[in-house]
Amino acid sequence: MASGCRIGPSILNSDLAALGAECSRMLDCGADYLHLDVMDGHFVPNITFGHPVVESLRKRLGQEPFFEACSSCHYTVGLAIKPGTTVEHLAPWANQIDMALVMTVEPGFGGQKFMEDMMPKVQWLRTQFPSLDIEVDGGVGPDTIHKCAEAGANMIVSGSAIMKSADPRSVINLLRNVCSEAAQKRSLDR
Ligand SMILES: O=C(CO)[C@H](O)[C@H](O)COP(=O)(O)O
Ligand SMILES: [Fe+2]
Repeated sequence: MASGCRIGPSILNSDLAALGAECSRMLDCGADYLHLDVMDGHFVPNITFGHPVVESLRKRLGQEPFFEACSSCHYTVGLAIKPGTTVEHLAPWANQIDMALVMTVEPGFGGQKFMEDMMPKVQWLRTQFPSLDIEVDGGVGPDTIHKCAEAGANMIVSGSAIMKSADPRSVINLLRNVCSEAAQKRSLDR
């Protein structure tokens, strides 16, 4: 099985004027890693922040928090597919990467509707590559986590659902619990 269920809050919809504090708040609430959406206005229709901001966050938060996907290696490689890209495009690389990210919205903005029709991609990857870290990103929260978990995702990016909650810690715990239960069930079924 992939390396455990982990929750990475996306800080895209946080108070970007207080990004350092928002990241610390998420880590204090139990985030396993931080999902930083670097957008340059070319690949996606939005501009967020670039390497200098990520570097500043690293300085502020220290070496401990993961900004990437893997807990066991210094360099990690993830491949992401947008909704319009078929999973067959990613498949040839799946044995060489640390993580596959299946986007569950068109990348660009937080707060969009979860695309359930991306779940067959996750299911297929989980069946073919049982130990691959599979991440989902976009519209994931308490209402949609069951679909992601059942399909086989083990890395959960969640933005608005966590950021806008009055109790982010509970949301993070709920997402992790649902994901872990589904993973446990899968391993028993095998
Ligand atoms: O990559 C993204 C958008 O392109 C964000 O990570 C994603 O949308 C998370 O926010 P939300 O959970 O609100 O959808
Ligand atoms: Fe993202």
